[in-house]
Amino acid sequence: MAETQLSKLHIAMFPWFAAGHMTPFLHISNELAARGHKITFLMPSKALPLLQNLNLHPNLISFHFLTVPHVSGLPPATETASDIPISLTPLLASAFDMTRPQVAEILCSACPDVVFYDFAYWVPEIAAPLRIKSVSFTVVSAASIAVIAYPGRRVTVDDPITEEELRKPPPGYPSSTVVLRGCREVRSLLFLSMPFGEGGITFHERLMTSYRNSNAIAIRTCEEIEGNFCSYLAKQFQKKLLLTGPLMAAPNKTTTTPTTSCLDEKWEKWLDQFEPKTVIFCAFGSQLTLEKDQLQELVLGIEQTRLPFLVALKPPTGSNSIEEALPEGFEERVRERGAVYGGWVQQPLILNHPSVGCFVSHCGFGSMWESLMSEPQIVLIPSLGDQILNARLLAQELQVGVEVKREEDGKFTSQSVREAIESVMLVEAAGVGEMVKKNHQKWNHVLTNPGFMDAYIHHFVNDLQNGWT
Ligand SMILES: O=c1ccn([C@@H]2O[C@H](COP(=O)(O)OP(=O)(O)O[C@H]3O[C@H](CO)[C@@H](O)[C@H](O)[C@H]3O)[C@@H](O)[C@H]2O)c(=O)[nH]1
Repeated sequence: MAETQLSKLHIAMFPWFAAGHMTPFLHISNELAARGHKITFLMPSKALPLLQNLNLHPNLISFHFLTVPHVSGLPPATETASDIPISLTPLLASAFDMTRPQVAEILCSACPDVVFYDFAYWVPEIAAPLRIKSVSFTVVSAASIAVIAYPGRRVTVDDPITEEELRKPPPGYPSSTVVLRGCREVRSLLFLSMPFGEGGITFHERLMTSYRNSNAIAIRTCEEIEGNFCSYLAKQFQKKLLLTGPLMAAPNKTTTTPTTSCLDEKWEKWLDQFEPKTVIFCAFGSQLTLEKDQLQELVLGIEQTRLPFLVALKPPTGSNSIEEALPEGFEERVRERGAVYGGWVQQPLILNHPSVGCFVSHCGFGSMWESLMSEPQIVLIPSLGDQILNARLLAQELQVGVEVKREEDGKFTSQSVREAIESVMLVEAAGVGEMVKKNHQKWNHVLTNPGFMDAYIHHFVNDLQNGWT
């Protein structure tokens, strides 16, 4: 599709220091650079190994390293969310805020046309006097912002958001299925009232200020799947919404952007030994650490399906390695057909390996798109607030996957894991499995249709070039 012939843009990117944020910021950078726009990408140097292979246009995308100040309570040399347990992220947010003078200096000297940011709610204060437009780029679903979209409500430590408020979505919220249920799920959003960063600003206030003070809100989503939530947000914030589309390309299928690399030989060979669409792949993103008993229930449930599997998860709380936390005798029992790995694997490439037939996912937003845009059947075990809403979007609204049942106490059991996987993988359990497969294929076809992503990026760039009010 021909781009409007306007001058090329220079865009600065400043994502929160977490893989789930930096990665989609780099994906949009790649799409923009593929169309000739120049990118200045601000990040901590420790993120380089994660990002450098994903940079498909090093001639146009330049990385600028920020020094992450030490904050008392953080382990030495902490730079990204992957370096710490989730409980320490408010301290990392303080370190993130303390990079403000460095960010100001780079914006002042690089003088981009636009700056994209997410958690750095203070960016518009730096950018506006420099006549740089600010775009608040949301890398979580529109639904998960819509459910807390109270632009006028100042949530402070002294006036926290209550369970009562969270139990019902805001007036006019456009869905009755993409909602939180029960106390445990509602409580998963109480972190919104926690101080998150310098000056004791709460997480909710940080987000609302980000949206309020931006020139536009960009979201990594598409009308076809989240149109109702996007219209709702545009109305709530009285802002222009720019949609990037899903961004994550299934290898070799969707966009003009070339793909990154090949699957590691070790996993390629390991997966090659199994029949097509039989292997269960399980990964829970970059942040989530399970409790040891939940890790054990998970792997036992997977074992009970008798299918081959590859589980790639962080070691659980209190364990130095994932191996030491496995149930007794587990490794011997599954040696021939199961691999459990405590490190990082190339998830998008694994999902596209012909042997993989089922993806057991925490439904982080990145994984949500990757699951929709690949073929394996989808089984969901969400934990955090936005993951729960993403899972409802897939399991209830689109009906493309199944969610693992949890007990009253919020825990899942090996039995519930096994049942959910079998409901989509066993031929004899045809009902649900066939239904979600058909729906998934329909959406997969829409999202991976050649031109779908290109059309989104085309409109997105046009909006950036001439859509400002
Ligand atoms: O071994 C692994 C594990 C993950 N990934 C990739 O890492 C990304 C993970 O992103 P996501 O699925 O969004 O999960 P999180 O890292 O958990 O993401 C955080 O950020 C998301 C927003 O992007 C939120 O939706 C989540 O709740 C939050 O935990 C995905 O692209 C995965 O393909 C790998 O390549 N290899």
